[in-house]
Amino acid sequence: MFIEPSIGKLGPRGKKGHIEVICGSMFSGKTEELIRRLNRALIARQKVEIFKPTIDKRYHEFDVVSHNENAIRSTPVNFAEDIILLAGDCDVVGIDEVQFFDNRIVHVATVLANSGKRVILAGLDMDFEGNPFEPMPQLLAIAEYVTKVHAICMKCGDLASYSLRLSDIKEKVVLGEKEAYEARCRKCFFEDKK
Ligand SMILES: Nc1ncnc2c1ncn2[C@@H]1O[C@H](COP(=O)(O)OP(=O)(O)O)[C@@H](O)[C@H]1O
Ligand SMILES: Cc1cn([C@H]2C[C@H](O)[C@@H](COP(=O)(O)O)O2)c(=O)[nH]c1=O
Ligand SMILES: [Zn+2]
Repeated sequence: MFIEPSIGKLGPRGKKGHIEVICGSMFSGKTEELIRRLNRALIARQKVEIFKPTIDKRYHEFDVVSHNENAIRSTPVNFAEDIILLAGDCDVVGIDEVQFFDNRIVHVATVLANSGKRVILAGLDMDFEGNPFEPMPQLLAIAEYVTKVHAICMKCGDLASYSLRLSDIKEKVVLGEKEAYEARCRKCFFEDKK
């Protein structure tokens, strides 16, 4: 389990920000882990702001919701830059489904962390073809703390790092849940990938 390096303690030279990334396949618990960290920050009476890209309205327009229906209030944004303004003077910024932002999210995360905020980003590290999902590679590179979580392979029960798309659609962005994707281990993913 991820242990917070500190919960908002002021160092000798003031507040020091940092970036945490939670990555993995679909159903691996990224959103649950994000919600867990944000709830703990709220318990510590920190000011928390949560964002998600407008595109992701699968469960709820304003909540970040996990597959097992844990939820936390969030602000949907169209562009990564919106987050800088909307974050205001908060201590902690959480962002879910970060793979749906363009590469400007890398700059945004850097600006927020450099201004003293704890920035927690959650998203897919690979797309349905098993290729890195931009901008996640850049975010992984600039993060101080990286957590890769795993789902359970729906074919063999092993740990899963891949998201198998069940249809033949080739566009990169296709929203969906269990009807459209299955978590798979490496072997079972490459056996059945279309
Ligand atoms: N194949 C699977 N492996 C693990 N958990 C699964 C699977 N399918 C459904 N789940 C459920 O999904 C939850 C994780 O959901 P969530 O945090 O939204 O994942 P992610 O954000 O990574 O897609 C698990 O706690 C479990 O209840
Ligand atoms: C692999 C893959 C996924 N998507 C979509 C499908 C879902 O709507 C989200 C991922 O949600 P989760 O919280 O991680 O379960 O992304 C996509 O558009 N393209 C892909 O290649
Ligand atoms: Zn498998």
